[in-house]
Amino acid sequence: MRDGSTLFSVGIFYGSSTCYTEIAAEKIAHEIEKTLKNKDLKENFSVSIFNTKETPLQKIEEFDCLILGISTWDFGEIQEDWLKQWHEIGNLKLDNKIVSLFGLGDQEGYGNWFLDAMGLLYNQLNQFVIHWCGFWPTDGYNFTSVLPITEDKQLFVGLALDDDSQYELTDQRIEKWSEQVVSEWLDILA
Ligand SMILES: Cc1cc2nc3c(=O)[nH]c(=O)nc-3n(C[C@H](O)[C@H](O)[C@H](O)COP(=O)(O)O)c2cc1C
Repeated sequence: MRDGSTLFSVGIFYGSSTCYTEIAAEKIAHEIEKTLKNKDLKENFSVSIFNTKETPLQKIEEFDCLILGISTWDFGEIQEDWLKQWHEIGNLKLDNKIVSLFGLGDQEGYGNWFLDAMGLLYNQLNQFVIHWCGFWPTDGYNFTSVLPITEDKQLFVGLALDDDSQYELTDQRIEKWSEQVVSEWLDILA
């Protein structure tokens, strides 16, 4: 890390139509702060959270570490608040940002399009040089979409959450993923 007094900024940005992604974002903020506290690093990081409905996307340039949350709607479509600002993404300065994604979807109802918006966001951000963190195993999910996963199908490109079909797993997934993300940040920032 740069030195003991350096403050790293974490920005959590989400778009959410019926509050599921919003609630997940709040839980992630809580778990990230808990993990930082357990590692005695709370003073080295600031964690802020923003709804893309009311926040210009340009704001994401201000943060070292980004956690971006998006739900998928209407057979593989991007959540509406992200969609409204989608055209801005190419104009942002995001090279060298440390980015993790999380997505909300419904694998039982929309298995062919499960978490497609998270995959689309990943592809859109890959025009920049990004330090990706928070890839997540596909084990334990049942779906056929290809956009949110790596070529070998072993990993999602971010945390996969499904409050429609696997609500009972959400909290433990968030807890484990937040610990994973913090330890990946520390490796990159070392
Ligand atoms: C009409 C409708 C269409 C949906 N389409 C998809 C889809 O294509 N893929 C997917 O993974 N989930 C789909 N979902 C599930 C939502 O993504 C899921 O309920 C999510 O938790 C909503 O999050 P939000 O309230 O934060 O927007 C759909 C849900 C509804 C009601």
